[in-house]
Amino acid sequence: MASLGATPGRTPQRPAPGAGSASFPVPTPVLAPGDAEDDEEEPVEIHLCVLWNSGYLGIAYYDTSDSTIYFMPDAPDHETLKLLQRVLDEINPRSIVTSAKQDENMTQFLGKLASQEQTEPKRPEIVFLPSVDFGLEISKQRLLSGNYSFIPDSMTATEKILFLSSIIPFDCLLTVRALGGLLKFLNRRRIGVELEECNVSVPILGFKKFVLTHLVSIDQDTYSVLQIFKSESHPSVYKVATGLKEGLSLFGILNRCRCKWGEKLLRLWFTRPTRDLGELNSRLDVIQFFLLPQNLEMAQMLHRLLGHIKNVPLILKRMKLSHTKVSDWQVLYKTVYSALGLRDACRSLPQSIQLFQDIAQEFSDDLHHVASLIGKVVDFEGSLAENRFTVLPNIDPEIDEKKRKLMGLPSFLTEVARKELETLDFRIPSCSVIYIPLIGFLLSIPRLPSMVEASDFEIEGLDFMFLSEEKLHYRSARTKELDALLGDLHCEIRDQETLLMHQLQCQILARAAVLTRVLDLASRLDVLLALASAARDYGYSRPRYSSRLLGVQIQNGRHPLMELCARTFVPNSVECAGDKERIRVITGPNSSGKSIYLKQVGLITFMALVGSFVPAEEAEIGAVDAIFTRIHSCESISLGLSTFMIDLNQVAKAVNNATEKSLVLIDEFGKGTNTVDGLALLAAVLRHWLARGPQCPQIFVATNFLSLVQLQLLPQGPLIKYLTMETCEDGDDLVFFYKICEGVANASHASHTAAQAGLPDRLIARGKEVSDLIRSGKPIKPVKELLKQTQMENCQTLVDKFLKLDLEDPDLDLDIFMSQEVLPVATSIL
Ligand SMILES: Nc1ncnc2c1ncn2[C@@H]1O[C@H](COP(=O)(O)OP(=O)(O)OP(=O)(O)O)[C@@H](O)[C@H]1O
Repeated sequence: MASLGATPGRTPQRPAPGAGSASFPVPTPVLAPGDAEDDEEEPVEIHLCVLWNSGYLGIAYYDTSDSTIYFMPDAPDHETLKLLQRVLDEINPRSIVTSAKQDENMTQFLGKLASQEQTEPKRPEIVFLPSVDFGLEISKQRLLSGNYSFIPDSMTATEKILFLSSIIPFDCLLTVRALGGLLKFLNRRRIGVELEECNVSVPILGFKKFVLTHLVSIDQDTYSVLQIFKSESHPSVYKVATGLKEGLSLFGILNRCRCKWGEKLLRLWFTRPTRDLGELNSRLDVIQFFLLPQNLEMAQMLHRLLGHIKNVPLILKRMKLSHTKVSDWQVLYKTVYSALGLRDACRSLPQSIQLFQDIAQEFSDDLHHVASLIGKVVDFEGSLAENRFTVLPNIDPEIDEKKRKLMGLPSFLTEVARKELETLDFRIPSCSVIYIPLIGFLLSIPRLPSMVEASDFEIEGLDFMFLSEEKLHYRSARTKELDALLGDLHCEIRDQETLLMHQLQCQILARAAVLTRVLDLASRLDVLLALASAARDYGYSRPRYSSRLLGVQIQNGRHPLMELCARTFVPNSVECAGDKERIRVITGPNSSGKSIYLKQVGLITFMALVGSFVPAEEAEIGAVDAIFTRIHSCESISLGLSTFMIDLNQVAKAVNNATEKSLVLIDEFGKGTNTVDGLALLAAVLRHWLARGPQCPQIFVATNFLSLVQLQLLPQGPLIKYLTMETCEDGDDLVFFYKICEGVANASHASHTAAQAGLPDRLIARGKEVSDLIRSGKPIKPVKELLKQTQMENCQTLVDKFLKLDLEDPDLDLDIFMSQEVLPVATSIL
């Protein structure tokens, strides 16, 4: 119960603790220490609306995490709807909304999607709306008449149309219709405002375009086997070494972002590797700039500032719904000031770098305005103390006057209480006058031991109100006078301050556009600083791109994850020979480094296509349009498919889709079935690609099927190159150099690996024996048969012993005979 008051006793008459002191702390314009936690995890939901017509796709989706609508301008997508599938894989929507009147292709696609995902707990809900909801004119109207907080109220209707046309491509008819359908769905379902009053509309803080052109196609299997992402629940292999919280993944080691939105953007870049060379080079320019030793301090300073850029969309959404919390004001204030710090810093950096120029120019004076508004109006200390929005003095004279009255209240109330005590029964030792918001002023008297029944609480001249914590509360003539004189001061102040808060919110919401832009550019800077920091620590270098080169060329490349785990990592190169040597067949003993080599080629290529520096001395990346892999992963097992089926699915994807610009990494294909069949399949797949001549993708195949070479299953020619991992035999030991070189392995040295894995010598010897017999074409005697033979021999020995036994012999000791002669042989038989 909030109250303020004073308790004068009979003797001595001195004010109770707190009496006379102000209940409102002295207002100061300083920011309260400590950064309130703003990034509460709200469940993120994505609702997507899609239309497909005559080979074109219109997509729009709403992301509840930033209350933003994203749209993709009409894009070509063939009947297979690959582009749509890609979007779905990436954003994982909660619902997919489309027109009830749909093209057959789309109906089939959605039907397949629904049946495929039966077991998935997060299966998207497919919602069909009447086709009229997607009408072009009605959609335009819906878009133009929306209530968007980022459009200032001062804009006229015409200005609003012009403004929206600059953001939304009204000439993309499918996109406009998808946007219209999406708005209809959001308002019908009241997404995010389910519990609000009906007049509160779904908050929309912006419209943003996304494009999926120039994208490099990478499927989920590849993300998994290359360990690009790893779910957090996995045990962290080298948390100890680097203090990273993420598991062993590429994302984990590169994600040094300071703000949540930076991390989100990095994740997005990872899911959208691109061939847009302009974009890639602009990312690399920033990284390169921060890698210069003289810019290290600047990088660190910017990174520190970025740590204060918080979840602005969430705050703006709360403002829109009038749910702002005290911490939101602090967080917004710090974010805006940090953004201004970023702007000032970027103004001192070379403006030839686009990002610095954008930050310097686009972090406009609106930010100053927002910062000074908050700084001048919000009383942070007072707000924290009261846990509600309070304003600083000199903002509203009426509020100031009321607060002054409230501040003087304790000493005044002490005086009133003293007067009340004089008129009360002498047995009452003390009393106080307290103030309870909404109830008013009350006389509070301690309960006497004699006051047992409710009737004992009655005191003449006072109206009994309630008993609380052994104190009786009454209304007296004086407290009624106080009510009339001072009114419900506290509530009035609260109401007036809330009104001011709404005004302040409206002014800030009108500048939402600049705040959203801050988030966009700050997260971009954050990601690039994170990539620069990783590049500095791990010694990465800038890749080059070439649209003429087919494939990739890497000088002394490293596996970015393995190099952190291995004591010494041996770098390896990839030579690119244009339209020759399109297929590299890598053989080598088990554990000699074939898979690592394959994966490092994939990872270096991927990193370059994300716009990161790469773990190599030099790397030149050609026009890569896709990365396909067939590499075994534990995750695949969870799909419930047999290993061989997974193998086939992945290879089929590559065979059906890879172009001459694709990179295909195949490790141990065919192992999941009978050796001969597996070998034949592998040879058939490679022959298929060879037949395409110069159209053959750039393929790296690691295999233990030495017969592929020994039996000459592949034709000779310039398209094939054989590589192997360098080793040398040192007595019984096999030494691995992990160095790739031209040639073919002569043996798998499986026994060596088996010994390293700790298999008993007996088993290894038998393995070798069988393997030699197979190679020499001799029959293999089963171990059981061998055993039988010795057993028979032992039985014969026993029988002989018994036959020779002379029972008449006086020296015969049967105990000794049994224990020393019979038992050892009998045991070996059993
Ligand atoms: N370049 C390298 N530098 C240092 N160590 C390496 C290198 N490449 C591989 N290794 C080490 O060798 C181990 C085995 O590597 P990898 O799995 O690539 O062998 P592999 O030839 O594919 O084996 P298998 O044929 O049995 O699948 C790795 O776990 C790593 O410890």
